[in-house]
Amino acid sequence: MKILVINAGSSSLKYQLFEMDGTQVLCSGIVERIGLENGIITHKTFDAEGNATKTKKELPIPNHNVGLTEVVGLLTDADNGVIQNTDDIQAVGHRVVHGGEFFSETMVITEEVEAKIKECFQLAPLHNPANLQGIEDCKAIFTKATQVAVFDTAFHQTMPGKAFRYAVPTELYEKHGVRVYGMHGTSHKYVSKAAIDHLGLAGKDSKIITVHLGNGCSMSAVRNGECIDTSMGFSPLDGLMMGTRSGDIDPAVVFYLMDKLNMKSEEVYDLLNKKSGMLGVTGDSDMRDIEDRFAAGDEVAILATHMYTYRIKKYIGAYMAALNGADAICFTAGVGENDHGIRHYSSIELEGLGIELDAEKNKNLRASDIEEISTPSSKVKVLIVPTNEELEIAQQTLAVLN
Ligand SMILES: Nc1ncnc2c1ncn2[C@@H]1O[C@H](COP(=O)(O)OP(=O)(O)O)[C@@H](O)[C@H]1O
Ligand SMILES: CC(=O)OP(=O)(O)O
Ligand SMILES: [Mg+2]
Repeated sequence: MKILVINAGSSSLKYQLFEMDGTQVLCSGIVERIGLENGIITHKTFDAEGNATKTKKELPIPNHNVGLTEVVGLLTDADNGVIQNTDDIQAVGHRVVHGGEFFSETMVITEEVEAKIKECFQLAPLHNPANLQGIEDCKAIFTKATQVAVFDTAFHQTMPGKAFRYAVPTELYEKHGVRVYGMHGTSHKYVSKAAIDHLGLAGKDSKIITVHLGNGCSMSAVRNGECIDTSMGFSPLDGLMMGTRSGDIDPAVVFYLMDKLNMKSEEVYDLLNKKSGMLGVTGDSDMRDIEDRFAAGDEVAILATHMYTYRIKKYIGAYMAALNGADAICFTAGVGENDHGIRHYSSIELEGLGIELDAEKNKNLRASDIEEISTPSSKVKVLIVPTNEELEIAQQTLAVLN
């Protein structure tokens, strides 16, 4: 069975096509810079041995619909395509960031499901509208396929009330859904499961801390495979410092900006979502640029790196308290898998908590699979666990179809 996975972000669209009789990847790719002048599509096809052939295309991609049409062109291309026509796809699995309290599991998409995704627009304005657009487009293109939604928030629905409630009047929760939801759940689930298997803890009491560091960043405390706490909150703005998002901030700052600087609520929202985080402090949002500046001794980049990693350390401490210890801390996603400097400053000087990083291993290991980067005597293992949200979505899509 061929399952296409679509991960529509605010300015990008990632995709993978799986032959799910096993879990063979037929092709994968990313459409970037949607809405800007110079869009980029990077497309990879794989042969049966997993060898990749890469093609790159630069063109304006004004919206997700144009992006998806380009992807369909690549999938069905007469010379290099991986399917003959769009009817070959039996299911499309969509990443949907916010499912509110409506969804704790993967759903076949119906009109009712779409209406609920729409109700969550305000909770994730950068993500949910793009996710729904992707669903609409795929319904029109892949007319024979079952459309399935996999929610970022679903994995976090196991959190207890003491973790997901805010200390605001109860009515705001009961009538307006004001609570912690958490995001990146598909990644936290995949990574914690992979770590549990790697450590031989399946079926045993296990305590895992997952650290997802991409453009958006979040951490989760996972007890026996279930999420008990997470750092993103009502929306993807909360918690860790990110590429362009502030993460945790005193809400009084919002009112100060509105009252003293006459900013409108949407301007403050934009400032905290798109102009803050690493970008706000350094002028750069891509960790590779900040890493280069750090290496050159740039004081601003050094400060920002310590701000970013100090907050990760504080969450490690908090989640070790929530879990009463930890078997492993798992770094994942673009930054977590690739940036040894960020991993270093996030996990050194934590010997008091039983965490001993092996600095050489951390620096030298390239993770294409799970790698241990703690010392043999470290009570808490430190791992690099490459995430695979698309595979997790494909597996969950297959499971609901069966
Ligand atoms: N080799 C690398 N070293 C440091 N950072 C990297 C490297 N490769 C990617 N990144 C970082 O990963 C981020 C993107 O991660 P990713 O998980 O793809 O994010 P998202 O899914 O949120 O778009 C980029 O912003 C970049 O800073
Ligand atoms: C929820 C979220 O922040 O997603 P991303 O990291 O893809 O922006
Ligand atoms: Mg991501």
